[in-house]
Amino acid sequence: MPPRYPSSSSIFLPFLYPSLFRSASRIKCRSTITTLHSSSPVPTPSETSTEPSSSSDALPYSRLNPPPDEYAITTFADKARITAHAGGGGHGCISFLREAFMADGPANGGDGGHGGNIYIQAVHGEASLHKLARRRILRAGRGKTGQGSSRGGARGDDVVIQVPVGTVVREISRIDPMVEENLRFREAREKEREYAKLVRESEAQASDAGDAGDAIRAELPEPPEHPNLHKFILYPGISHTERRNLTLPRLPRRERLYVQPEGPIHLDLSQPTVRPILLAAGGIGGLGNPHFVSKERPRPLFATKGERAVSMQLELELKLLADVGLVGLPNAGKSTLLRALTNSRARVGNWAFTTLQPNIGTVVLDNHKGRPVATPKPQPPAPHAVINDATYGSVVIAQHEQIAGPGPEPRTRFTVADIPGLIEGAHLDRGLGIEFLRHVERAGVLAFVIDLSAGDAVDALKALWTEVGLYARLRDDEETEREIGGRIDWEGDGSRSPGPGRTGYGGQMIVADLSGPADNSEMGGLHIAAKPWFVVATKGDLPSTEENYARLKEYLAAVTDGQEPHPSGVEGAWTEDCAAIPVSAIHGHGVDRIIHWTVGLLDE
Ligand SMILES: Nc1nc2c(ncn2[C@@H]2O[C@H](COP(=O)(O)OP(=O)(O)OP(=O)(O)O)[C@@H](O)[C@H]2O)c(=O)[nH]1
Ligand SMILES: [Mg+2]
Repeated sequence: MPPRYPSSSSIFLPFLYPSLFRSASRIKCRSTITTLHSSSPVPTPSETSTEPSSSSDALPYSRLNPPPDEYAITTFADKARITAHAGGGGHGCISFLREAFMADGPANGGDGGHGGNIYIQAVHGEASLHKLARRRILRAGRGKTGQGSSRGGARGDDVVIQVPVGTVVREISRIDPMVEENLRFREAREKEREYAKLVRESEAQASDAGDAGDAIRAELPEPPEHPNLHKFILYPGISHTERRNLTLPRLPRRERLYVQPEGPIHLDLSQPTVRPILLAAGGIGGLGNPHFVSKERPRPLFATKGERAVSMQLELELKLLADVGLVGLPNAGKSTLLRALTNSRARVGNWAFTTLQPNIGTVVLDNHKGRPVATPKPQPPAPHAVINDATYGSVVIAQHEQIAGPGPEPRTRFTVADIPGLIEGAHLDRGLGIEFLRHVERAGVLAFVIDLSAGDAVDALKALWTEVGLYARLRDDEETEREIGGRIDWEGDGSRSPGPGRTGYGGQMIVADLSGPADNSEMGGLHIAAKPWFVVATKGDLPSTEENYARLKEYLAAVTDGQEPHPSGVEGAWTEDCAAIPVSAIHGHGVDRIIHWTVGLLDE
């Protein structure tokens, strides 16, 4: 396998010694720029994108051009695999009233408490799965055992797994004691039947044999245990003979307060869940000995055990729910743009892969006044209007004219996700891979951040769309595979009960009706390519970026007119109004245009 990161020290050193690197990078960066401008032709994005390419080192430090060590660390995990054990029920109690002058008091054993349940709830305020990823095993409380004097056991504590909104929960496997129990019961009944047959046969032989019949009867093996014996707790002082002669009653039918959801569970928690969703129900508590009192059995020497509970392995995957997803090559300026748009303190550095995990920022449109600010969708600037001055971005958002926003709830803010950079071949696990694209998969709008100073912008855009398209196709294939997997059932292993319309063959794979596969309209990555998108042409303050921008503009106009295909090559993709907005994020120029354009696309 190729190394995950380039081994060059220029990539690693900054992470280790940012301050040392800063001075070194200035020299290196300057020399790179000189070579780019003097000798070489326009380099391709893949050649230059991972190299420091901007002149940001020459600029004084500011919020938008921070030193490499000025950033906020957020602990983040977007995947977690956990095992959740619901609580078992507490055992019932065998006890009798003891009082002065009452030698044989009535049975008064309390019932066991029910086991705790496992729930899941999506809440705002949680942003990562790292706590769950670290904990790995979650256990709900066990029900307490019942006690004498008819005192019932306490209920086990429930566990509510709180996850961020946007988490997808998939059940991988489950151990359901009820299924095991049923199998065991069936086996025990089978043994009982065989024994009864044996007894009948030996009886017949014994009666034929006359006097020798007793010897035949004595040869009979020990009778099998009662099929439900393991569900009872017997009085500790019970003798072996008492135990053998014990006639256990039928177990009473119990009402279940919580019904265990059928597996496999698949939840897409894209909305906050007001009431927690039940994943695994706790076992019900055992019954105390008073439940088995009858005329024939006034002093029952047994109670029932608490039920064992379900445990399941779950896979959690977080897909951040941002309104806008920033997609770009490494070092394109995504994090700087996020800082310019929001109050984020994402790490910025003049090297590739500064960002190693997604950052989310919120763009506040109303300046925290609670009143929406919305402006009509602006036209993108003219092709020649490449920013080299402070024309753009000089308008403070809160100073805009306030007009009523669209819809019943006008937009006052939106969120932006900045993900690690993509490189060509990311789908082959180059760079940091395409794993992080899942965080922009659900974004309403995609913003392709393209460094105008790093080679041909059109090529860079096509390369990015190719990777996004490949990712989308991979996801579609995964989804189809999962769906087919969900229709296959291994019968005879006791893991699942046969569904309607399925016939059971011991240990055979049964594929349920596959005639109607998943909706084909989503095939071929359209679910991402159908999203509205635009290009943020950044680093417009650097020299010689005008022509690059003009070419990009021309290309996008051709895509909008239908003369050029969508850069991903996906048929039916969104090409309504493909715009390129030139910005200089490091100076905060052009940022308000992005905000207005995005609001327009989001509210479309
Ligand atoms: N001149 C100039 N430099 C910029 C601009 N935007 C970003 N930069 C510089 O470009 C370099 C990379 O910026 P980042 O924001 O870290 O880029 P990124 O796309 O987040 O990079 P990765 O996280 O590695 O993918 C930094 O040195 C920034 O200061 C800009 O508009 N103009
Ligand atoms: Mg970054």
